[in-house]
Amino acid sequence: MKDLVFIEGLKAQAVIGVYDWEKEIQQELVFDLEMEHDNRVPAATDDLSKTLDYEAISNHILRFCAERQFELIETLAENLVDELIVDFKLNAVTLTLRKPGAVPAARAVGVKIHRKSAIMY
Ligand SMILES: Nc1nc2c(c(=O)[nH]1)N=C([C@H](O)[C@@H](O)CO)CN2
Repeated sequence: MKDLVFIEGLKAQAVIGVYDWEKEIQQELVFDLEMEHDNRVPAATDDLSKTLDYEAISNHILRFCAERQFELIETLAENLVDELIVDFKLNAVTLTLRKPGAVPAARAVGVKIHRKSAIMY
């Protein structure tokens, strides 16, 4: 099994949705990310610069949601993952994105994507 760095339950506010009323409000999105990384290298050096900094990545996601606007959560997920792969040199990432308020009768709705970088870092 490959090592991971993960982020679970990251809550962000975003203007997101297909309907006109959704373009006027902020809604909550919840992000879970699993990012492949060989954790032996940072463990051997005790060096933050050798790992995937989950704090920096979380802040990047919060900023992305504050600055960008989409209709579908699929579009947000794809654009965000494209950016994270380049900016943080991710080899592979699985993103689960939930929109908790969207279907009150459901425990959760959302999308899950797994993407690999064209370049292996
Ligand atoms: N697969 C998706 N289905 C739906 C989405 C979406 O982004 N992806 N969005 C909506 C509406 O914006 C909804 O969330 C409003 O409550 C409906 N279905």
